[in-house]
Amino acid sequence: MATLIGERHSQAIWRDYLELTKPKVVVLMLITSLVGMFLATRAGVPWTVLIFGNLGIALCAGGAAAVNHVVDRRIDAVMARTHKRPLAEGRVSPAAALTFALALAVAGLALLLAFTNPLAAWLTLASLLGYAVIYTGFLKRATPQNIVIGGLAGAAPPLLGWVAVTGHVSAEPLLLVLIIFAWTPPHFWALAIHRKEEYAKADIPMLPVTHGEHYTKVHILLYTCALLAVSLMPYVIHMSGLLYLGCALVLGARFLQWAWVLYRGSRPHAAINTFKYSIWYLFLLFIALLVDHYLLLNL
Ligand code: HEM
Ligand SMILES: CC(C)=CCC/C(C)=C/CC/C(C)=C/COP(=O)(O)OP(=O)(O)O
Repeated sequence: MATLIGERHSQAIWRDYLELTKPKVVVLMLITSLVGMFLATRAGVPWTVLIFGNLGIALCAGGAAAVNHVVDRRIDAVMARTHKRPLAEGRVSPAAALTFALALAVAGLALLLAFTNPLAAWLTLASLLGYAVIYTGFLKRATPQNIVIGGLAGAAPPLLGWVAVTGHVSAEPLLLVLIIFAWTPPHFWALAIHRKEEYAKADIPMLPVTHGEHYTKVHILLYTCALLAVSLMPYVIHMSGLLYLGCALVLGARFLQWAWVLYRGSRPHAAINTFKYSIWYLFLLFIALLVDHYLLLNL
């Protein structure tokens, strides 16, 4: 009986630490870094870079997410969406979470230095600090443009993957970063409209709180148009072929339709549905990039 209770307890602790790393967000980031790696080369990606490079990026992203839980623990406790988080409820102490974050970041950087190259490691460190320190520590409470500027850190993984393989920055991965950069505002502001009251209660200056829902919906629409245009660029610069172009058009048209529905206020739950669609959009767009890449190679 005592061992059974002990096992449940250790499972609960394990789950709390996993939650600190925002695992679902990191998995989608890993898909984008994997695509960055595969698109970087016509030959195969060395398996050490594939495994340890992505593991390194994931550990650093998870470490940054754990710092976010520490810094935001008081506002997380105020919002319904986040009040059950391990630090908000006091199940994990700030000191333990920071130690965990530091261990993840050090392990991640060590893997990147050992199995990829210094540039990949330093760019990953810059993304980590961009999210954990610049966005979480300053921008989030300072300006409604917080997620636009902070979005750069979350958009970095395709570049990190590319650089892990090649050792240098080039135009193609920057285009992939630009796609995620343009995607972040519709992704987040749709959720922020849905959760507007909570952000107001926590005194966080998210765009729907500071400038109202109408203004935010107009900006979601504008960024979605920009996203659709930017998402066609891989075809324009001959980085991707017709399969990708077709997918980008179909996926982008659907995103634009959701943004329009949200703007018009013609359907209930449009904000949360736009948010959910944004995640499917990014996932499918990057899968399309990958499939297209291998089709082009085999033609
Ligand atoms: C500064 C940029 C970003 C902001 C402010 C942001 C914000 C958020 C927020 C607040 C949630 C939580 C929704 C919830 O708990 O119900 C969320 C969920 C999510 N985000 Fe983002 N996000 C950003 C960038 C990204 C990036 C770059 C990716 C992946 C490439 C991503 C992928 C996801 C995924 C997969 C979820 C769903 C997680 C779940 O269901 O637990 N986000 N985002
Ligand atoms: C090394 C590397 C690639 C770093 C990127 C790190 C990373 C996990 C970025 C995630 C972006 C994100 C989920 C922002 C939401 O934070 P929030 O505090 O506004 O949302 P919350 O209220 O759900 O915590």
